[in-house]
Amino acid sequence: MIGWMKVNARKKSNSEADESGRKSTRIDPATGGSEAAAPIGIIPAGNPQPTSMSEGDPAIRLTDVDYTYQAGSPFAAAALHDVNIRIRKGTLVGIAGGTGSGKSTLLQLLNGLLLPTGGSVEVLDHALLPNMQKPKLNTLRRRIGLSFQFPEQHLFEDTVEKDLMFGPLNFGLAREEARLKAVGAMKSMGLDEALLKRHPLTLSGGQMRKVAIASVLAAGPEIVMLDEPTATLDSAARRELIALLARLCREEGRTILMVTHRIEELMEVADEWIVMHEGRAVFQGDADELADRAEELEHWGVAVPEQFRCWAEWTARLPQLAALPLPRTAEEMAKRIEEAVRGFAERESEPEDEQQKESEKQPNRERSKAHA
Ligand SMILES: Nc1ncnc2c1ncn2[C@@H]1O[C@H](COP(=O)(O)OP(=O)(O)OP(=O)(O)O)[C@@H](O)[C@H]1O
Repeated sequence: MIGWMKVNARKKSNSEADESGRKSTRIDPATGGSEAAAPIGIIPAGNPQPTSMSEGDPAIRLTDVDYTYQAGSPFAAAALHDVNIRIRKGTLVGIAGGTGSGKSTLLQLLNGLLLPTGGSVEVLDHALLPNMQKPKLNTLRRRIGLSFQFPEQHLFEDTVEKDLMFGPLNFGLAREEARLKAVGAMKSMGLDEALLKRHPLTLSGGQMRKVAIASVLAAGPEIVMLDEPTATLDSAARRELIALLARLCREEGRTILMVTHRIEELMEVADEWIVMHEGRAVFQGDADELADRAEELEHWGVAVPEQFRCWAEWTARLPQLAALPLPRTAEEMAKRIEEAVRGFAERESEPEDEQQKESEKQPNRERSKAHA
């Protein structure tokens, strides 16, 4: 058992609308929305109330959010408690947490499939509040796409093309425009256009997953949320999918939220992490901050990434590594360790008076690093 330590010395820094939409009703493949629309409001421009977003360029803000399934009935089941989250536009965010911790409920609140039973959910310039009157939901769902845990939940038609055109047509586009959107979404997911004529159920698992995501992308959402998209994929398909998602974020400027049980698969590309535990957002921060909380991950029901363990072992052996940020890839980690070992070996071979001079310089370097 590794004795956990701080792996680095950096900053330290935290009315149900449609219950059945997730698994049983016809889900809009472009948006992840079910036919039973949740009521939603749009914050008017210049709205002075505290719900207007102002810090940086936030895409999502949850303030003191609670969610209880079947609230007020004898079957009430509390799923989220007092959740406070901020997500900036154009970031790629990993969401981790044990089974039943509230990850899927969280995603469904963000696209209006569910309404909070307490607190407020702000997504782009839309506000979702408990017991709202019912205005239109289409605008929100066009901008925020949700890819469900099982691709089959998106695929209902007899051709891939029809499935991909469903959302754009639903949002009022003409057939030809909708077809172009479908083709564009296929390209974004690295899929061959020839697949458009295939029956979705004849695709491989990996192709089906990508088509399901393409059906969300066809509507052109600014925020793309994915519920465990890699769950059924082999490691090569997982890597390929993650690279595609990173491209959607970096090159197309979309905000990506991805639920995963494997932190390591997203480590290289995630800007930020949220950890859910027993319905609470117990962590939000970057990978370095998450590594600092590695000891708590197991308690939160999340497997500790091998990368954290390995880096912790090496920083214990070579303390100069502890000042560096957590490497995001195995290659980067190997390079850092190699450099540190080489530096250590060179120092060992220096005459003693040189070593003395070197160690006298060290505090100055640390100081200048801190200033930088
Ligand atoms: N339709 C529902 N009715 C009642 N309770 C529900 C419903 N859906 C989810 N829950 C409960 O809400 C809590 C959060 O569930 P949720 O599906 O959001 O968790 P999760 O983190 O996505 O889990 P998993 O990783 O297993 O998919 C759980 O206790 C779950 O049993």
